[in-house]
Amino acid sequence: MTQAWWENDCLAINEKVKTQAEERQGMLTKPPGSLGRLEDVAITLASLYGDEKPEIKQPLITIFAGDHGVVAQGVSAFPQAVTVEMIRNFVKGGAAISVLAQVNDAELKVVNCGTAFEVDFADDYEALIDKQVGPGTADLSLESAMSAEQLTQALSIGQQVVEQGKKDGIDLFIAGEMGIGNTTPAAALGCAYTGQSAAVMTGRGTGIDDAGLTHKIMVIEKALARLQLTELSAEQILKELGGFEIAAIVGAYIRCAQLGIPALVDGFITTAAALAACKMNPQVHDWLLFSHQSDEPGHQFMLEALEAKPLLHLGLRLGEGSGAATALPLLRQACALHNGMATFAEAAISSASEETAS
Ligand SMILES: Cc1cc2ncn([C@H]3O[C@H](COP(=O)(O)O)[C@@H](O)[C@H]3O)c2cc1C
Ligand SMILES: O=C(O)c1cccnc1
Repeated sequence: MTQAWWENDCLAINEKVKTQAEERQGMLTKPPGSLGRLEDVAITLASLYGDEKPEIKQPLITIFAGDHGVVAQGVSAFPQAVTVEMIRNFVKGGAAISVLAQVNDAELKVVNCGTAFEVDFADDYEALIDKQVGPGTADLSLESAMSAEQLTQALSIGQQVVEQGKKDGIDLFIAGEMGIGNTTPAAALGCAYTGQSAAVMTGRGTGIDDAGLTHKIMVIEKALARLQLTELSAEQILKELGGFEIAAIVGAYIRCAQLGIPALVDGFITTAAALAACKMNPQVHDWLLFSHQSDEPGHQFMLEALEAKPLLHLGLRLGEGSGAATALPLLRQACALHNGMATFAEAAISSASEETAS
């Protein structure tokens, strides 16, 4: 059997440049380690770019949108129509991520991966890409969320977006998502990939009440109970419990790692996609940076499973790529410090004395 594209090797990180970047951090005019995580970020980016002086010049933010059959179970505080309504808001500039993309000088694209209501493309927005796989997934609490063909199609949406990005010269990829109900498939995937219970992994999403939360946990338990998880591959789990936009993000993360583009992961839903991507191709992990910890309580368990230490913890629980976009200036500042600070020798500053330096 031939290997699927997502199983192909990812680019190796540049260990030589990593060592050089570590050495440079030790020479800059500051006590060693005093810039904390910013030092790690610069070293990581240097090793990924293979460039001792890393820089983020052309970030791309892509929102993947999709609808979910499971909303029929009453798992969201908002109606399904909001998915398509928000697509319009993204391209018109009114959404949180639209503002964050602009203030961070990042390109924003929106991809419709499969929505239940018609997206009006009459305005011919350049940023809007139509890749409708179907009018939303099937209800994952009752049956497979998607067919094997739909999974392949959805994965290839992300693959194609990243390949186009590579041609355009992007050097950082941020995936955002929009899909009413998508904290339910994300939590279900989180359970399946980490082994945590639905009670631990499930949160309020857009703001359901206590009764809604109890019901949402039950819906996810029902979805998990219809599967023999130990007998399923990572991609079969994604097909059973995922969403079109989630699978597209999985495809995007994998292709980023294969093409050597770092991806900055956002919140709960994109981290579920990151988990799937790492299960389907473990080499992807090196290319993922984690921006923030969402207030959706299950997020920390997904992050732990990925051994990820996110940069920020701001109480965000929006998605759309908003947490990743908020962390982008930190990445840029980490690079600027790494590249622009003087070394002890350049600034003629005495370094730590032999006796006291540890
Ligand atoms: C106006 C609005 C904008 C959003 N932007 C992101 N989400 C977020 O909320 C949804 C997931 O939560 P749940 O599973 O509870 O439906 C996703 O669309 C996610 O991106 C939004 C939700 C709403 C209502
Ligand atoms: O963290 C997220 O991505 C998130 C949390 C709640 C609702 N939508 C998205």
